[in-house]
Amino acid sequence: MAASMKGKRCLVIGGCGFLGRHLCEVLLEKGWTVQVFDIRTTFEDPRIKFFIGDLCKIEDLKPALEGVHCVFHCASPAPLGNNKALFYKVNYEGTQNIIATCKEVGVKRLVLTSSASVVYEGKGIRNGKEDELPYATKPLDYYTETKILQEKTVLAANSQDFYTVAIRPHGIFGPRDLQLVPIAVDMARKGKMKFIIGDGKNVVDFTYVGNVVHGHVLAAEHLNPGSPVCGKAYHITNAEPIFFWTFMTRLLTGLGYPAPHIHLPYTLLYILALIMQFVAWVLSPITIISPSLSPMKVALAGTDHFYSCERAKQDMGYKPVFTLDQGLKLTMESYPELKNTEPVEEKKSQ
Ligand SMILES: NC(=O)C1=CN([C@@H]2O[C@H](COP(=O)(O)OP(=O)(O)OC[C@H]3O[C@@H](n4cnc5c(N)ncnc54)[C@H](OP(=O)(O)O)[C@@H]3O)[C@@H](O)[C@H]2O)C=CC1
Ligand SMILES: CC(C)CCC[C@@H](C)[C@H]1CC[C@H]2C3=C(CC[C@]12C)[C@@]1(C)CCC(=O)C[C@@H]1CC3
Repeated sequence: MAASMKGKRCLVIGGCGFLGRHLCEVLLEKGWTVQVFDIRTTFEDPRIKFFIGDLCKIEDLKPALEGVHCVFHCASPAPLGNNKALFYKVNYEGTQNIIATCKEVGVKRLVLTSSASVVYEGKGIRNGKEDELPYATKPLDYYTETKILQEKTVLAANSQDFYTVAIRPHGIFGPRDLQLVPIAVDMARKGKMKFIIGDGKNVVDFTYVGNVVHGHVLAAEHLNPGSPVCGKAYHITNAEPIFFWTFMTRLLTGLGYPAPHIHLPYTLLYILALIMQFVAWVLSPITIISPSLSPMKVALAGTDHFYSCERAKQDMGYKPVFTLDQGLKLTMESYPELKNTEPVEEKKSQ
């Protein structure tokens, strides 16, 4: 049964990031009292109390967690990075700190932003359900490896007097994202988005940020003793699977860039990405190289990965509140600076 949260105090850890800030906006609209904990501030809002600190430090977390009804944990280092030690410290040890501090100060509810990628290891997933998919045993990157450790830790901490839930979004896009749209546009500007990896028919989920926020709010409202959501993970997507390359084409052409049109074999690119990853690793003591193709990116761009939201529908009444069309429109309108103003050459698909 969903509880009213009007006037309840929550803490959004990572609230200055892309998802966290959207979450704060909706929580405020719904009447919550919102506090933010983040390593930096990116915006100001007189309705929000900001705590600046590092979640790896219990002494930083403690004052922010005092008197809080529910914690939303959506902080993480940027997923496409390659710093194993940082991922481990922030995503795994930092989350252990959050749990320990919650227990110490008497916070009873924790909503974790996990990721659908915790079950993805490069092999196709079609309409994947939470109870049918095991955690990836060979995750493709350190980010995923530590998101698995993080989710397991949070769900295992669920108990009679501490209620936890994990939301697993997939491919989040929307205004102010610094990843999906800006990276795709940067690649397009460098001429690297002419290529389609594989046959272009791989079906995936992309999720508008407003739907991810909606999933988090529902989870918090249902996180009460005896509720089926306690101790469980939930896929949250737009529930509108789409060809990866159709989505990219809509995004890029909508912003004035040419559509990807030259097909390259998946296996060739995957091997190339493995070689580049190896070279970057060998040279890492001397210099830091970030290849634009990683095995994870190639796999995400060339395989199926879409998930069922049935469990979230059953247990918390989840239904997307924005369609893919609405999300794409809102997203493209929000990035005037990413629009291409150069004339675009017409290309035939190959
Ligand atoms: N974007 C996506 O497609 C998906 C994201 N997710 C998950 O959603 C969550 C939010 O992602 P998103 O909003 O895109 O990420 P952002 O990077 O925009 O936001 C994360 C915020 O956490 C902050 N942060 C990082 N380390 C610490 C720390 N040690 N202490 C306090 N704050 C810290 C970041 O600061 P700084 O920027 O300075 O590092 C940033 O402000 C993450 O948990 C991510 O794993 C899940 C599925 C898909
Ligand atoms: C190889 C190129 C064609 C890829 C360009 C687009 C990518 C920048 C994005 C497409 C799918 C995205 C995605 C993520 C990051 C950005 C993309 C790779 C995540 C890895 C972010 C963190 C997660 O938890 C899972 C996401 C899956 C989709």
